[in-house]
Amino acid sequence: MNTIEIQNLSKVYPDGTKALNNVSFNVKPGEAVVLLGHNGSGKSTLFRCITSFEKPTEGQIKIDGVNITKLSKGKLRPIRKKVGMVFQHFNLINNLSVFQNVLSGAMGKVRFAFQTFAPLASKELRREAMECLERVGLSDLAKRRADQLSGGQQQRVAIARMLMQNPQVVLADEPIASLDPKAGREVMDLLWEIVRERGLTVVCILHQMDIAKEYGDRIVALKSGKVVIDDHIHDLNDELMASLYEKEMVEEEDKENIMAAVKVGGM
Ligand SMILES: Nc1ncnc2c1ncn2[C@@H]1O[C@H](COP(=O)(O)OP(=O)(O)OP(=O)(O)O)[C@@H](O)[C@H]1O
Repeated sequence: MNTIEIQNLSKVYPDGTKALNNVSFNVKPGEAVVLLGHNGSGKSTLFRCITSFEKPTEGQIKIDGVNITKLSKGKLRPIRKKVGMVFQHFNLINNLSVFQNVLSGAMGKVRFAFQTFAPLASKELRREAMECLERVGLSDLAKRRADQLSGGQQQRVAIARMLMQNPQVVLADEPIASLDPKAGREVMDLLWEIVRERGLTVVCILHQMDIAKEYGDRIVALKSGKVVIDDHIHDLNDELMASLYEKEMVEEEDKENIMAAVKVGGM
């Protein structure tokens, strides 16, 4: 299964900001959907709703047919186990080893958290963690502290940690936004190789349109909290795509003009 169904989702924050407005789209098993939109369009709010860090005001999110919006923490746990996450800032534990970070991905598989602590973890889990590290090409660095790796390497460790979870669904929030273009591409290639070989369902927030077109099966784009594009990669309308970031470009120009005026004014 591994479907994600978003139905009529709206989110109004307590201060009245309407971040999502009747958002609906489905992600089929094994499909990779890239979520695009300019700053403030609602991508992170949607991501936080899908990952249950935020409760929507209205609507449903179904993962594998289960509506997660109304579930208690206990009932959410088995669903969360199926969902692997990759974040912009890697979210590793910096002062622990690469190996320990990967092992911590097995948290959902054990009864007590201490069973993922390297000296106490089972032989089987330790072997799995090494295999995950091998898959991302970092087994040589298993003993290194996480904060002594490059950004690209840290993101690969985060991917290995996610693999340790055996997820069926991957949610990635700007996974390459903190990386230089070369490292970013390497991480996208690796992540996509892995999700394709395992047939995982993906929702990935990206900012770069060219990368989105290259990797996604479908693009869903938000503008002011509404879905304005939901098209297969081969059916994209270039004009509509270009209009997505118009506001951002105008805002950037406005900022530059203001800065220039401030300089001329000698402030
Ligand atoms: N906790 C919050 N309380 C009130 N308003 C919020 C909150 N979080 C986000 N918003 C607002 O909701 C809207 C959508 O924000 P969101 O962060 O989801 O957009 P985004 O597309 O992820 O932007 P970015 O690309 O800059 O991360 C924005 O107007 C934002 O200011």
